[in-house]
Amino acid sequence: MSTTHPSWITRSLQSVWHPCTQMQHHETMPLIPISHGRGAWLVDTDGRRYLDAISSWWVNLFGHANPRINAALRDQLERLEHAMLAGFTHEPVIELSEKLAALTGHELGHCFYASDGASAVEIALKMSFHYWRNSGESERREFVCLKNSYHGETIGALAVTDVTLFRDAYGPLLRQAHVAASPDARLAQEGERAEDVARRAAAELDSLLQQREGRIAAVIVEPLVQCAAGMAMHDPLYLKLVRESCDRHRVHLIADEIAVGCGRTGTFFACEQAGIRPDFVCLSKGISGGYLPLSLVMTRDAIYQAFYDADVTRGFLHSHSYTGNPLACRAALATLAIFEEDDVLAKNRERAERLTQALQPLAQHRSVAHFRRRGMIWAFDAVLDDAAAATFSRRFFTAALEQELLIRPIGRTVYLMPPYILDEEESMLLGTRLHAVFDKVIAQ
Ligand SMILES: C[S@@+](CC[C@H](N)C(=O)[O-])C[C@H]1O[C@@H](n2cnc3c(N)ncnc32)[C@H](O)[C@@H]1O
Ligand SMILES: Cc1ncc(COP(=O)(O)O)c(C=O)c1O
Ligand SMILES: C[C@H](N)C(=O)CCCCCC(=O)O
Repeated sequence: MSTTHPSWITRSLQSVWHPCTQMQHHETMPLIPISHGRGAWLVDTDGRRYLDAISSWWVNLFGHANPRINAALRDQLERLEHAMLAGFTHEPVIELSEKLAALTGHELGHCFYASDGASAVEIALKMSFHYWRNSGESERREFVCLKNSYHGETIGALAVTDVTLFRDAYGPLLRQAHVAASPDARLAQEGERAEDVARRAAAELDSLLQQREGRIAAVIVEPLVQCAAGMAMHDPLYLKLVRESCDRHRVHLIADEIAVGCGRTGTFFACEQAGIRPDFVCLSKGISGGYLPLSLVMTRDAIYQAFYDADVTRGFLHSHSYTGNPLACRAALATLAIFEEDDVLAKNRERAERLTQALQPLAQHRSVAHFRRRGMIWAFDAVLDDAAAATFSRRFFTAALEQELLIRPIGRTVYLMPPYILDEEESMLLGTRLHAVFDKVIAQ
């Protein structure tokens, strides 16, 4: 624990309610006072460094204190920190919207902005329902999510989330969604491949859409990787088959790319790997490079036109105070510029190969199961009895800090989602030390 700033820790525990945390755990778990960040490293007030191997909850792409993003924000600070987007506009939000539309081949556009991921999910759900209402099909008011889905912690997003840990306490507040089978490749039975699991799950979804013909507004999926479920990965074939089902049954497809978008799975949008375009895409986290809260929903022009009317009540009147914040948009523009100028997706293929090699000894560990990777996401499951699994993530998190690693397992799943900047030395350090941490914790 920090020796130079014990007061920060005491004051934080007295005045800050930390997220996704049972606060009593901090009676035994460290709370780390972070002084600053540089590149892939965070530094605490005692000068101890931590390699940010999960990009500070899946948001950081090009390192902490990135000079190019810093410069863009410094410039924007001298121009316009914020102006309301109702009745007004500004260059950063226009330029960002145009660039994002271009990344979808202009099939999706009209970006609607918010600040956090859950709000973008709420926007997509509301837009889908309201589209059907404006189109004379107001009986389409049901949603389908996947088993173990995660779409955020607000009441609407939680209603399409299927993680017991986050959902159960609020059950009485939530509208019931249909939960369809997950295409998680780990569900493959003897002799099956990931494609077989995908086909089986897609067939079950198609049956559900048939049973509820005319009642479903949208299906919402996390394409390729269900991250908060523990990095459950599925074959792109699933997305292709779901797109075909949604077309057959005239149901919207919402792709929640909040965690997997922005190159995380190897392509800018995860859906590209299935050769499909959803009806709505939700983006957040990495879109601002990990600097500022920014989320957005992109949709088809035909959907936008269904709200375009003289009647105000047919308009999409949703709003948030900081919609389209210029600082966050500038951070996002600088982030997109880095993708273009540094050929990031191609270089990530080399970075991914390097880290995968560094992880090979660990992948062969007798207590490691389902070692897997998609793009810049690595994960594996610890083979543990239930008693050990109950405290594994907390024990691992603490032991990793001692090895200068910020890693926060989900249940018994250890995963890496590092920034797109690790050099050879950092990759080797991460691979070697992660193995040492795993050996220590599995032996406890
Ligand atoms: C409930 S909070 C508690 C965090 C606090 N640092 C602690 O460990 O007490 C977050 C923990 O819940 C667990 N968790 C999060 N998502 C989960 C999921 N989908 N399934 C199982 N466990 C999950 C993770 O192990 C994570 O460390
Ligand atoms: C797939 C997905 N959707 C939505 C969210 C919610 O985003 P936020 O935490 O910014 O509300 C998350 C957060 O991890 C996520 O992984
Ligand atoms: C920040 C976002 N709302 C979020 O909770 C991430 C999903 C949960 C991850 C599991 C954990 O790290 O504890």
